[in-house]
Amino acid sequence: MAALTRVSGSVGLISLLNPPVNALSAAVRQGIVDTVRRAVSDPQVKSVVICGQNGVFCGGADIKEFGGHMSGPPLVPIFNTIEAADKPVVAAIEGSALGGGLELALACHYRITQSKARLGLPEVSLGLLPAAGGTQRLPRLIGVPAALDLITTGRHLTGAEALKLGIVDQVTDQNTVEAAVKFALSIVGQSLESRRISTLPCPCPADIDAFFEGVMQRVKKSAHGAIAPVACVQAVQAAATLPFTQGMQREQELMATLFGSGQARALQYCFFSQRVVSKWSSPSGSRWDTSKPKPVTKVGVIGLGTMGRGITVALALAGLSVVAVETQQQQMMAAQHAVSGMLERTARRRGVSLVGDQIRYSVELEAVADVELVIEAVFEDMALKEKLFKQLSTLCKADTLLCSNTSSLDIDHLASQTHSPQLVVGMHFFAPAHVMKLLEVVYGPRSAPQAVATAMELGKRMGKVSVAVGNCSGFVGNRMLMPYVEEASFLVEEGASPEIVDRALEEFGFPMGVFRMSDLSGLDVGWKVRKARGLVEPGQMSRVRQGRRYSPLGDLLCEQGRFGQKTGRGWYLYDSAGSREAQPDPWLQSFLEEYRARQGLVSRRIDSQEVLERCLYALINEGFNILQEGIAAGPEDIDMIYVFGYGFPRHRGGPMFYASQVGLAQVLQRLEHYQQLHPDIPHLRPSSLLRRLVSSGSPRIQRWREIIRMPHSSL
Ligand SMILES: CC(C)(COP(=O)(O)OP(=O)(O)OC[C@H]1O[C@@H](n2cnc3c(N)ncnc32)[C@H](O)[C@@H]1OP(=O)(O)O)[C@@H](O)C(=O)NCCC(=O)NCCSC(=O)/C=C/CCCCCCCCCCCCC(=O)O
Repeated sequence: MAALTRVSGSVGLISLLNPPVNALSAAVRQGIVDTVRRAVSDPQVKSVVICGQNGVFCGGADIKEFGGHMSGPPLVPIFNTIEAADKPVVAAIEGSALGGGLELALACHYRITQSKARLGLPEVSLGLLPAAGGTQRLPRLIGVPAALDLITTGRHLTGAEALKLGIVDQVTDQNTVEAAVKFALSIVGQSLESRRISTLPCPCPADIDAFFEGVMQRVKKSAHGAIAPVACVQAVQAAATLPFTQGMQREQELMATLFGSGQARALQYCFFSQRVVSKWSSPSGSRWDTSKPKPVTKVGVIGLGTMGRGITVALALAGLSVVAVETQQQQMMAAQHAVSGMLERTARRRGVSLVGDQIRYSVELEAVADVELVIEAVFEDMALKEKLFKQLSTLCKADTLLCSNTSSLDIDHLASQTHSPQLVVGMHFFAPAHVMKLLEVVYGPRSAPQAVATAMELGKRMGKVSVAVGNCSGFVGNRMLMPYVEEASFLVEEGASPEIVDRALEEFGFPMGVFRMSDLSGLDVGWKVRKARGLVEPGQMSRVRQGRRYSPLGDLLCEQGRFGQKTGRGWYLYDSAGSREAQPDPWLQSFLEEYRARQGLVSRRIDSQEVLERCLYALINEGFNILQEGIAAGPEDIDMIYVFGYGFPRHRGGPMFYASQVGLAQVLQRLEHYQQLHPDIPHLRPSSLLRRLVSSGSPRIQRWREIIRMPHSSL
């Protein structure tokens, strides 16, 4: 799994051979041990270059090995041997040097990289830390603050950025291995003393204790309960305060606490799930590997409200030509101004040149006549969308894909308004559309495989995590959100305050609880949806609607003009309209007391366990219904939707993974308990798939797809 050849007379070239990313599997590690030993002992070899096969240096430790029994030689002694070699060793970095891959490069005496290569220590995003010396060598090489930034965020650098930081010695746009071999020839005989990073002092900020205290506070705040970032800070602190050998010991101890943790399992599940969802399939049998996307260069966006503007920006940033249509002249001018601002800010942040010139604005719908794909982003009004799809079907080219950004309306119904229903799919973006990573691609029963493949591919080009889902009210994300939000309101009726509910969810790891989120997005959004569903009865307090329990609290607040942050009051009070600082509102407290009294509800103490169980298990239960109906192909699809679109803490793996960790039998038992107490809440009735999984012995989440597909009796 590693090969040694001699090139240019005296350079030992070691190639890692483990496609696709040359991960450091047991066989590769053994290969490195063997080839390094041979190269070092061969008198004809004067210097060594390490590279990876097929244009990729090394994607790091083999993550697949982490789940099982680890065997083979460990990395730390291998890297120490490389660093201690008395012949110069040069890393030739192409493609990626990530995690253990970069740690391997740091053990080498010199590093030469392709300018576009990606370098980084992303272990934190897998719930780990760079435990093959990364936390000890990187701070010694580039200083504590820069190393902390890379290790606690896991962000990738380009080769050019790595040069600026001093991680690499040379960047090349030519053949990297050839450049490294040439370099290796030129340094034979030079002293290696200053090239062994472990022997260097660690450049530290002046008041080191105060510095680390500040860093720890910041990291804990943004970690939302994740433990790996905290351990990363502790490991770097060891580099700053201890000799190398003791620092390495501390690194190993900290790694041991992370390695078997539930958070590491959840984050590694997320890594693989992100890749699983790109390999989509639908119940009709169409699949990612048999459906070829149609090439798309020019896209029309219709409706330039908040969503349309974000979508336009995201398309332009992905290098596509955009025809942006808004029929209201004034709204068009405002949108043009806003889009330019968003592009300017993004270009500045990314350090790239502006990309606005490929956007053409128009007030005429006919402007999209020659595009290959249209994304409709007008108001959530079925009549308006029906009319638009009819028009588009006539004026666009016969093979133009017509996509809707609707967040809940029936894609199949929209398709039925067109001449070619097979060319219609949903592309449900999340606000702000140029920032949020999630895209739900919604296929209807008539959507052609090519239409789904094209929307998935376009999402990928836009840097999104695209998840293909079936058509139902709310699709996957918003459908599951309904029971979650409803449970929160029921808990407030029963005695909780918005603060109690939000605190429990935020301690669980959500960046925002349900009520703060509702205040941010606007209470009127849900009000409109409930009105459209015929649930709102103005001025009425009845708590049973359409035959099931209903909480009119949100409607009553909207009737008072309390729409959340934008009006300065909602579930919380704000200093002024638009302010973000949520304060408990004494008015709301009295309002709730009066409401409960009028409803004959006796307020009771509600603890965070009940909040979590009722909100999360209701959401998870709907997830099982969605899986059972085939709306999502597997639990990974649901989990990625929730992690990338709804702020579900990544270190918990997503709702379905979380359920698997809690134990399916436990989730079932608690749902049964709550359903007995609240028989008028249908979403607490356990899903039959959940029951089926429990009676199949609660298999590992990776096996759920098999059980879902198994024929079963509905009895
Ligand atoms: C950027 C990439 C490298 C490439 O991206 P792209 O080209 O888009 O390709 P992908 O689709 O992402 O990937 C292609 C396929 O390759 C698979 N893949 C990728 N990387 C890995 C990997 N590292 N391991 C395994 N497989 C990998 C991927 O799944 C795809 O497969 P498929 O086609 O879908 O089947 C990109 O892939 C990427 O970013 N990769 C991950 C990079 C990364 O995160 N690297 C860090 C890995 S962790 C690490 O390196 C840690 C090092 C520290 C030392 C570890 C020591 C461990 C043992 C210590 C034990 C101590 C505990 C003691 C406990 C006790 O005492 O009990």
